Amino acid sequence: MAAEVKKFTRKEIAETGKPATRFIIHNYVYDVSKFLDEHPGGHEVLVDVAGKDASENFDDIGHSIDAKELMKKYRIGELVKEDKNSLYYYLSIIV
Ligand code: HEM
Repeated sequence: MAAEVKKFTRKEIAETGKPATRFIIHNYVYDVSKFLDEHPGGHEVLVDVAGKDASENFDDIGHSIDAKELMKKYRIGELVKEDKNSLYYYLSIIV
């Protein structure tokens, strides 16, 4: 059986985003607390989006494939189905 993936609601992330620096990107939840000082874009931008859905912020930068690989290290779970953005949901099942 596949390992259980932890599920979060948007409300939970909004309430507990700080000080742990958790946010949502493309329906996945990340905790970048241990990445703040290493982020090439600086820690400030990450702290600013704590508790939020940072998908658009992340896409606007045009992050590299390497950055997308690196993200996996900080992924702690995903949103419950009801809270998923359907655009990213469909993309995740077709690509
Ligand atoms: C787990 C999430 C993230 C990871 C692993 C990550 C990783 C990286 C990496 C490796 C770079 C260097 C450039 C590249 O390879 O594309 C970068 C640059 C940058 N990132 Fe992130 N990033 C994350 C989230 C974010 C978020 C949420 C924002 C905005 C709110 C952001 C804003 C930036 C900015 C402004 C730069 C600098 C771009 C430049 O200097 O041209 N990043 N990030």
